[in-house]
Amino acid sequence: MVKQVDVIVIGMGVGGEAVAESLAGEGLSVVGIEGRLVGGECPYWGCIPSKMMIRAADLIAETRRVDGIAGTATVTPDWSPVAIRIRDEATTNWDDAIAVKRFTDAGGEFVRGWAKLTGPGQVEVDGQAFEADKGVVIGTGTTPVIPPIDGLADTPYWTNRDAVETTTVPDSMIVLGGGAIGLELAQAFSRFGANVTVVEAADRLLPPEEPESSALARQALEADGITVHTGSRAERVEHDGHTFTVATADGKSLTAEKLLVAVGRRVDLSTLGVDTLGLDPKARNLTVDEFMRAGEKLWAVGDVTGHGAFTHVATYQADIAVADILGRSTPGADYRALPRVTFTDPEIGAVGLTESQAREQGLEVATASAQIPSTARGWIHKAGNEGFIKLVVDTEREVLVGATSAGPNGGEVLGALTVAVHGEVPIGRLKHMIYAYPTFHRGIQDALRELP
Ligand SMILES: Cc1cc2nc3c(=O)[nH]c(=O)nc-3n(C[C@H](O)[C@H](O)[C@H](O)COP(=O)(O)OP(=O)(O)OC[C@H]3O[C@@H](n4cnc5c(N)ncnc54)[C@H](O)[C@@H]3O)c2cc1C
Ligand SMILES: NC(=O)c1ccc[n+]([C@@H]2O[C@H](COP(=O)([O-])OP(=O)(O)OC[C@H]3O[C@@H](n4cnc5c(N)ncnc54)[C@H](O)[C@@H]3O)[C@@H](O)[C@H]2O)c1
Repeated sequence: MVKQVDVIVIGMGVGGEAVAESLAGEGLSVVGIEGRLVGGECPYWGCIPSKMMIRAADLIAETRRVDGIAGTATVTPDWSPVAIRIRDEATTNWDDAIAVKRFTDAGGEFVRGWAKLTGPGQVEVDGQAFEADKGVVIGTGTTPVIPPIDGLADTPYWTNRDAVETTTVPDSMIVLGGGAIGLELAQAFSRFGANVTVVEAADRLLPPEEPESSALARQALEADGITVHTGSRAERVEHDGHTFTVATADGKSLTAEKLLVAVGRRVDLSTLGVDTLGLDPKARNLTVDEFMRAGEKLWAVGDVTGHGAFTHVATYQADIAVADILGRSTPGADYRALPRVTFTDPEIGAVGLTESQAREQGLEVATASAQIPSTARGWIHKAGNEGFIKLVVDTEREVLVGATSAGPNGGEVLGALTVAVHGEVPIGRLKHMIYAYPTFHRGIQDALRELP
């Protein structure tokens, strides 16, 4: 028998959970279907546990900066409080009972299983059939890319999930991929004593970001004792029962106890039944319009849409999809001021376009920057003050179209720059406002002074 409801949500990760809970709270009959854990990657294997690891690792690094500023300090790193915190506080031992209850308390119906579209508004999960009057929302996220490297598939390599679940720190670790996941986890494990090597195929770390960000990330990792190989592609992987050996195309042979694969994420539409709606199951993502509509009676939110694999994108899109489904007017999605922060120490935050992206778009571009150690607050801060602020200006419109804020609290300083890009605040207004002294964000004013 087919159960008739208002809305079906497939994938109750960050985006799907937000949509399902809001619509149920509005009194719609909503079925939420999740194959793993309600909440998705972010709370169980992503943002939250990784940031707990980073918070602990940063405390260790700060302690090491005491000498010469505040006396002397020694620190004995211990992973067990981190592992316990991830188990007890972040994930309740990877149990989603609280999240399921939150949804059902809001009036939703929860089904555990792997769902498939069978037609417009139609979904099947483990032999149960549902039909949605209003529509289906897809929030199925991504999975780690496992590249077709000779030998890799047969080895016990780690993904972010193993790294988050580990109760011990390996003696040594090779990290494949110098993106956000690779760098954040490389630095955290290194600060807890692992001997870490990062292997990045591109010629610099964090390739989509400013080259200055790549250089800073490399300098910070190397200062932590991490070995960084860029322009280096793994060609063959072996595991002898104890040790990984990675042979790279440029002739290196690297060995370590663990191998973390962090070379990106992929959307898999092949088993979702999107072909029943005339969509391509081999597509790289589900294409959505500005209101998150992906097809007939179909909306999509989060990583699956390909607009940036970030929790803040998933929740932003969820709000728009909810309004659209409810027939309420809402501004459509606008990604001009998309912020992202790599939570290394120093934090590397960026919003909008990089300089090269702005030039590729044909804009008349001017840039300006300030070095954090030369700002008043950076100079006071001393040890651990590395970083910079870079502004990317569209000189025709005299507004910021992008910016990078790297340094201590770089992600927080990014807030002001995000408002400036999003609000298209004229450069003249930014120049003639008051910046609290001596804050890190006052570095924005130092950079603005470089502009004519
Ligand atoms: C290590 C790591 C650190 C990260 N750190 C940050 C960070 O600091 N800040 C940030 O903004 N982002 C971060 N991210 C990214 C963030 O986790 C994702 O962008 C976010 O989880 C995307 O949400 P989503 O709802 O699109 O997908 P997901 O959270 O991936 O949820 C999708 C859900 O759908 C379920 N599902 C899939 N197919 C089906 C099906 N057919 N039927 C039923 N259920 C299905 C899955 O089981 C999953 O639970 C991090 C990611 C990782 C891996
Ligand atoms: N702080 C955050 O907001 C945060 C943290 C972690 C993850 N995320 C999200 O998750 C996404 C995925 O993270 P990620 O780090 O896995 O992907 P990524 O795409 O950001 O980085 C992957 C890196 O691996 C490199 N690479 C690809 N193939 C390779 C190979 N065979 N050998 C060596 N290097 C190779 C790429 O050049 C790239 O630099 C991010 O893009 C981001 O959207 C966000």
